[in-house]
Amino acid sequence: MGKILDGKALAQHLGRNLAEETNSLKSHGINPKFCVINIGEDPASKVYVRSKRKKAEKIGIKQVVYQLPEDESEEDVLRLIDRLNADEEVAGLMVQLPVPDQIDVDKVIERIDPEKDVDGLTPANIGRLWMGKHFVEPATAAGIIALLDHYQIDLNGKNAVIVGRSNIVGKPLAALMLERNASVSILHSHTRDLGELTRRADILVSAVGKPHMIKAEMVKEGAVVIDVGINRVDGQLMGDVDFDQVKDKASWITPVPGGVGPLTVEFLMEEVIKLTRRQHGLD
Ligand SMILES: Nc1nc2c(c(=O)[nH]1)N[C@@H](CN(C=O)c1ccc(C(=O)N[C@@H](CCC(=O)O)C(=O)O)cc1)CN2
Repeated sequence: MGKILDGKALAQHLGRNLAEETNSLKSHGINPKFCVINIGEDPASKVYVRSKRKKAEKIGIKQVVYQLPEDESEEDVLRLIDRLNADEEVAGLMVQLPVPDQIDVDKVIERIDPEKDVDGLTPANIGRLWMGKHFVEPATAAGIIALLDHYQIDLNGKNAVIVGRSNIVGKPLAALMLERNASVSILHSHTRDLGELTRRADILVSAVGKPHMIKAEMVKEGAVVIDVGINRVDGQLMGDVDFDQVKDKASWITPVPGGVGPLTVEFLMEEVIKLTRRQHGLD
């Protein structure tokens, strides 16, 4: 069986360092604060917002959640973002995704001040990411890179294949992997012969949200397999990767739960601290 990439343990370890950094900021009169805007009643989003609150409390970051109704108008969301952009106490803000259909997600994200864009999803910050000149990184992508670094898995010259082209995972992860000199392919729903391409991967990442889509025959012997999928099926969490099949072929593999997910929360906190430091001219 492949060895486990334990995101939960790494997130706990990194969280302790971050708590020390937060304490040091507080001793200089700086209190990191960030805001989460959650629109609607998506049960998974509520779980994630709660886990961020817990993590923020542990680290000593102040988190304020704006829970808005399912039928909230786009205009009201934009007004709230304007208010938080202008609030000097707020170091970072994010809109929990997905948002209800009446809200244009691109318009709402674009309204966030790039200096407070804790998700790194504004057009300005995505541009900086692709230029290799970023000051903030999308949390899931940053977490995956940290996980590979922690287990000393080198990306240089490797074939990295990412299944999924979302703005929050697939695309930013491709940019960060390119920075580490991997040869990166992004596959998606229109890709022909998906299995043929995934079998070429030294590092295979799946971020599509299709339970157990990645089967053993799609994986090269000895590949590193990163599962970003969190699918709820009959009350159970399932990744995109059929773990029981793939574990014996992979050299390293992430579990679901306990793999990439906890690192997403951890790295959101890291980004809050980074933005706080930047706003106080500490970097
Ligand atoms: N604006 C954003 N929206 C969303 C993001 C994001 O980065 N920015 N990512 C996900 C949700 N997410 C954080 O927001 C998130 C996902 C997963 C986890 C996590 O800890 N997962 C656990 C399982 C927990 C469970 O579902 O019971 C695990 O994998 O072990 C935390 C946060 C989409 N939206």
